[in-house]
Amino acid sequence: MPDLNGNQNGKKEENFAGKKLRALPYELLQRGGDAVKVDLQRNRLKQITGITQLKNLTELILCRNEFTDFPVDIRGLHQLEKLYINQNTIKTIPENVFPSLEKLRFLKMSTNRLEQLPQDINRCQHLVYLNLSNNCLRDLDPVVGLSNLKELYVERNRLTDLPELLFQNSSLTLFKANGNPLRKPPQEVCAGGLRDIQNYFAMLEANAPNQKTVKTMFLGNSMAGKSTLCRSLKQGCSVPVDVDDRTVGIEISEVDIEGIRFIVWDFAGQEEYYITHHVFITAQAFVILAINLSSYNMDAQSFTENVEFWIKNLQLRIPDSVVLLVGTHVDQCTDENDVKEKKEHIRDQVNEMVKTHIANLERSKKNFQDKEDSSLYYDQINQIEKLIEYKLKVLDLVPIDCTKEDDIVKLGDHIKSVVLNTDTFPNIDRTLPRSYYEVEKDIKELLKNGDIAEHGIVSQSTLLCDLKDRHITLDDEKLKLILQYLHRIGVIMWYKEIPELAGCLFVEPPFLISLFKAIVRHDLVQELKKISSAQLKSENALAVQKKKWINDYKYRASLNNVAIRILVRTELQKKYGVTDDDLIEEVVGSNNKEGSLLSLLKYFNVCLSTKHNSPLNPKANEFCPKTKWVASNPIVYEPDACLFPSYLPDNKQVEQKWESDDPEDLNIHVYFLPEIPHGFFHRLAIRACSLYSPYWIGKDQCMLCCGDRRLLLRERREEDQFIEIRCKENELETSEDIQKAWEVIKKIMIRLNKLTEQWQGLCLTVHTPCKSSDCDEYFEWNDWQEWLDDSGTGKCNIGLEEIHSCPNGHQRRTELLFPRTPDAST
Ligand SMILES: Nc1nc2c(ncn2[C@@H]2O[C@H](COP(=O)(O)OP(=O)(O)OP(=O)(O)O)[C@@H](O)[C@H]2O)c(=O)[nH]1
Repeated sequence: MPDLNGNQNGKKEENFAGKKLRALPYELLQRGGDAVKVDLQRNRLKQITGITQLKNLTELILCRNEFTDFPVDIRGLHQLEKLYINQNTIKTIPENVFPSLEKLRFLKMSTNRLEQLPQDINRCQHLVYLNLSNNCLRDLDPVVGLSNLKELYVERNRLTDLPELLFQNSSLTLFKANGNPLRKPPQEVCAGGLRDIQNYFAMLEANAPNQKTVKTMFLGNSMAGKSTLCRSLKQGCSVPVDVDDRTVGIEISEVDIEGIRFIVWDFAGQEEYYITHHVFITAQAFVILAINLSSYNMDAQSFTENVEFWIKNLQLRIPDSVVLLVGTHVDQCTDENDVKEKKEHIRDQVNEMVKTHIANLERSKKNFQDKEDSSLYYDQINQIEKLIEYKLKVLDLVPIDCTKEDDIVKLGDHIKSVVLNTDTFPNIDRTLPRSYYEVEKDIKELLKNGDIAEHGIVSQSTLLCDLKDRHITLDDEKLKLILQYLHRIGVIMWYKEIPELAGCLFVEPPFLISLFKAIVRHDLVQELKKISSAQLKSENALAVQKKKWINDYKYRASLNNVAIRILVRTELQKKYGVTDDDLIEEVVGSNNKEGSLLSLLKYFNVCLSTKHNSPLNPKANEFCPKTKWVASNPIVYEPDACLFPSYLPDNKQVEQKWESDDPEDLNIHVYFLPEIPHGFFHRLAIRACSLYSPYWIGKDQCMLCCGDRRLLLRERREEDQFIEIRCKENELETSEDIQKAWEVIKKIMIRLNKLTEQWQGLCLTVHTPCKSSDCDEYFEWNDWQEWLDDSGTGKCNIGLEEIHSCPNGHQRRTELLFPRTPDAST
């Protein structure tokens, strides 16, 4: 049991967190000789003179202070086992510190400004955990030789090459290196984890070639000329694209231009498809944004629709991408002057837009810095600084006539020079073992020879057998990791993480995309109307049902599964001539089994299975933290309908069920900077609703039930954009009720946080608004991420006091504003 000073098991712990200290407090130095743990986080320390008096210290917490230099006094703490010095601004660490820390097992130095590590860090032979994420490191060599190291985090640094020796005979069990401009091994290999990295190095030949690879995406509105550009550039001459042959979904192909490999994605312009795009968009991309100049009016609306929408989305998703603007249809513009004026208009507007974006970020950063206790906001400031650093590059517009061969050739040359410019593309090289290229080539051959059917769906075991025949040196594990790599770069698709699809590969991705397009499309109502009586009969459906499907889709955004089956079956037969019943059933599903296509759409949070007319289930199991929760509707496939929330017209149903807000509801606001990404809310709603089964979704609101507790998610797109999460006040009588409600909110927040990982250009902050009516004040909640991280060492410190007052003096019980942490309740 802890005593009054919070001391556990007779060990002395000193807590000086959040006291605005600039030096170690006298009383600590006076009586601290016995202290084994000292918590000094969230202060203003720049140095810790005198710390060596705490000779018995085993754990020291110095995170969120103002250190710019590593406090070398730590050298004298020979018993130190755990050191937290994350969230400071330390640039360098001198030599001769770590050899003295012989017992150090745990070192957290993430979120600093470290450019290099001292060579002697590898003398800390007891180190088991090392976190160096969010720094500016270019080299990990000093870490080689830490033979007991189990967990190593180096995310978001500047690493290009990882030392092979780090992975040989090491004890590492966890290694995370996301967000580095990696070339050897490429990011897509690292994403697979330690075994993949080890296998990569094992396969890598001494003279393995470097290959220049650029992921190229054609974006732009419908009819802008993307497909024409894409196909013409591939063939080096003008290729006309018939209007009926427009891209629906995404086309993927590959071009080799003078040794540079372009993996090309031609996205359809219709906004409906945008919801599926997230699957394919990855970091460091080259984007060709096509703008139809002939229909471009030099006004705000035209700019917003044709340019701003796309650039804003890129800023959120891939903030380090390079965008080349290509103005098409110049032959249909009035004259050269018209083209010139439009080009200048777009350039000026883009410059303005980029400037405003940076200015907004700078303003938010200053807001945090000006706060009285700015060290509390270290995470937010750091994140904003990263966003400011990104600087999406928008290159000058190239006007062309896609029907003219000359223009196409010139554009091709221009693209080459852009890509080869190392200032614009510093990291396009990647080093791969030869077998990676060979396996990719073999798959293409298998397809070409007809060993794999034209639609490209093949079982994992068949493909592995075929590939093993060709590569006797590669075992299953190595082949699988190559296949996963090919999935990550988008050449094939293998959704290993979806249990029903783990055994199935799609080696012809456009096929899969064309299936997506059969149901996720802007003209779906027309497609439903086209369903013939023969098609209805084949599914034992009646014409009256067809009418209902159309109305349900129009007014409730729900699409009956039978209709889905008919649409997809038609697509399979029409486009690919597929008549194989087993395959069709596998893709479209049957009355009692979900097809692979629906599994995919659900996985991408595009839709959600619904039992159409199911009422609120009063018997829904209550969700209790830390106990196994069983869904009240057992998870069986219910062959009824799918809800596509992005097509929902209003919030009527949700509003009816929720009734009204009460100021005393538990209520938090998650702010999105610079804005809530397009489609984010519905994807979050789908994720939340798959957790809690009775739910209602609307245009920008969603209500779900957990036991008899009602929760509301609401998107607010006012000047500041945020998502509100509320829990009804009248369902919160006891502290236990309140705590349980926080646990449900936590589950949703974990999903929200995970979803934001797909948007690198986002910064989130969380507030709890003051509950008194007419009060605009709010409580900032800066350690919400630590609350979400169960394994984290940080606690939700905010809940330590019983009562909180807003700056206007309105008081509330803390548990109604923030969750109480276990610490706070002891
Ligand atoms: N005259 C002229 N026609 C063009 C030009 N560029 C494209 N087109 C035509 O415009 C039409 C639309 O072009 P696409 O390449 O299909 O446009 P897209 O952007 O791929 O359109 P979606 O598939 O709807 O996204 C086609 O008929 C093209 O032949 C151009 O520069 N001049």
